[in-house]
Amino acid sequence: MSGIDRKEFERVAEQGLRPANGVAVQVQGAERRFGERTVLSTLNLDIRPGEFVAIVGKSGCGKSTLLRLLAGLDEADGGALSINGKPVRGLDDDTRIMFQDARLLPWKKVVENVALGLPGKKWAVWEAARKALAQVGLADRAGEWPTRLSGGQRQRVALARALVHRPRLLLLDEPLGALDALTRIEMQRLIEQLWREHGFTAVLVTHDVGEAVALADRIVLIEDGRIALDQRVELPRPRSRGDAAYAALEGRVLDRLLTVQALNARNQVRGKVVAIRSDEVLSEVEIEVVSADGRRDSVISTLTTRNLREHPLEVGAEVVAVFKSNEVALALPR
Ligand SMILES: Nc1ncnc2c1ncn2[C@@H]1O[C@H](COP(=O)(O)OP(=O)(O)OP(=O)(O)O)[C@@H](O)[C@H]1O
Repeated sequence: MSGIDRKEFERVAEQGLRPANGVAVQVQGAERRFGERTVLSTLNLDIRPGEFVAIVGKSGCGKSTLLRLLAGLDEADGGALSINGKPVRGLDDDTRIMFQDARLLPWKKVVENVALGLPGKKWAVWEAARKALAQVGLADRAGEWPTRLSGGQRQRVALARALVHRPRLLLLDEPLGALDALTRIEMQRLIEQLWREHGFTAVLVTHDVGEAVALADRIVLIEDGRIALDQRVELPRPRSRGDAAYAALEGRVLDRLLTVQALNARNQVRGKVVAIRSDEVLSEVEIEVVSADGRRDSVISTLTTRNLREHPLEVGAEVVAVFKSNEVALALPR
């Protein structure tokens, strides 16, 4: 069995242990504009049933916009979005979304918040709501007012409120963003455990690359309205943050995110690598640039040798040199 086949085999075997509740998500050439501003442009994304995908990217790149399109809360200006082959048109019963703020109704008890909108006989609805609360570890808080709960507990209630509808697609818009570090890790474990038990497809928007590595099968980076990186996370679960492979992957995605941010600076030129000098720690890349008036010049970008190994360059390669106040950053042209 080849390396790739073995990994695919393991992935399927791992999925085989989970209920097959998740839906397939397909985004083809999605576009979203707000006035003059194009936020998403010809964005393509395929998500397999039951997959856990994390979406990262700099602030304002369109992560929440994509989630809102998937949730049917907003409409694309172009392209197509479908769930299990059916075009997304408005809210879908199989899809639930969770936000940074739990959005509980303060005048309703915890259990009533969870039961809200659930069809069926009253006793069955309450039974289902209590069961969902038990799954998030809050069975004993069912009769409380939401204001009596901590931020983490309120997010657990929000999670129970989503789960009670047995979603096949769970959209998570930075749901742990306002929590302290320990509660955050606890919640990440809970989300992972529930994802494994329920088998839904999960799409998580997060600013925390560590969180993306902890939870996702794939990390997708959005830049300039498109997907700039689609990184598979092959680490076994549950994942340990102390692990070297975990840290290396987190570093790689962060490096890419920072490069993308550098690329968004205005003062950038294209050039050709003419020399590379490296030692153990640092590398100098000399780039020849041709200015608008035809003048040839060379600039030197200093980067870590580790970074260079991860994004290998050769003499003769075309690169984009980004000038900042006191340094030149490098990126590959698109
Ligand atoms: N309803 C709207 N009307 C006008 N502009 C909007 C609207 N919704 C989003 N935008 C703009 O679209 C861009 C992307 O917003 P979005 O919330 O998707 O970004 P994001 O990547 O989720 O950002 P953050 O990480 O800061 O939450 C922003 O510039 C935002 O101002």
